[in-house]
Amino acid sequence: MLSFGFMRSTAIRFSPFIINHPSSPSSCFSFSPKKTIAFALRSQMGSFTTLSQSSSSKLLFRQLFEKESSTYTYLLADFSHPDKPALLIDPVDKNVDRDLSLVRELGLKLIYAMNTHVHADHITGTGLIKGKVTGVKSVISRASGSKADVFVEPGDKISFGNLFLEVRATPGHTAGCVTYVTGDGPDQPHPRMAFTGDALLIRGCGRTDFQGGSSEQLYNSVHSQIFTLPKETLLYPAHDYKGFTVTTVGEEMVYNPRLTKDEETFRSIMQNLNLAYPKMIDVAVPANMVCGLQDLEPKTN
Ligand SMILES: N[C@@H](CCC(=O)N[C@@H](CSS)C(=O)NCC(=O)O)C(=O)O
Repeated sequence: MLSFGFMRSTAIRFSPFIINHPSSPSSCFSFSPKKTIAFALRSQMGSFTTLSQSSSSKLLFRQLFEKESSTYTYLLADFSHPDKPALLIDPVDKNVDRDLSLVRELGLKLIYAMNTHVHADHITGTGLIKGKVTGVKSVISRASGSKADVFVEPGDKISFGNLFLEVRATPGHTAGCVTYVTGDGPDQPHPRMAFTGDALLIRGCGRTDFQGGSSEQLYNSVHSQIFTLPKETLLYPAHDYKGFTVTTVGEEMVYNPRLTKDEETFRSIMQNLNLAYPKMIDVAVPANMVCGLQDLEPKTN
């Protein structure tokens, strides 16, 4: 098991917060605070977030959207730590400037730019971010076969301040897909939050028809690594095509139209999706195998 600068504090507990996404007002939800001081922040991309903080709060969380590929990027930071260490999950090249200006505006110190997998529909922003912010490390699973500064494996912990993410292998959409789950413990966010990449989408799942995909793997990894999390765990996918923003383990175990079926039915559903290949696949996959820095790679001929 690998742990990156892992530290724990038992004195500080996660606080409740309220998120309101502009594309889906109905997705506004809250965690009942014990003792809250509410304040509001308006970010420059037009999304409005209200954050209620208690004296024990620490996680800053933002869900950011890239509309061409319907990709979600997630910003997480330990806001109680003096350095405000932060990480981005699944940044998109086109929105790197937006995301970094938010990081700057909030006074965060970005330490990791991470991917859940090698994306086929857009180019990752991790390479661009590394070129713009000194000291940021790119992170991806070792099983992805992609280049990065840090390769994670199942069971690894990625620390940012006193918070951490746990790595779970969720292959099937691609062989190297992982889900990043907030830590388990009294000083970690409650409910837990899982960033599922394309393994589990809201009322759906990632396709399994290219890049080493396998419906058998997807079915088994979601059931063993995501559906075993507490039912209230919040699930945040890398994409949504219908305007949804978040779901829970309990909700998907009941309402997911694919993953609630038996394995044979699931396989048949996946074989008959008949989705067109992502428009950018031929550009995106080679670029993402080198962290989105394809133009800087030395040419071999
Ligand atoms: N039309 C889009 C690609 C849409 C697509 O294939 N999405 C993937 C995730 S991105 S590789 C997927 O797994 N979809 C599952 C589903 O059920 O929609 C494009 O051209 O980029």
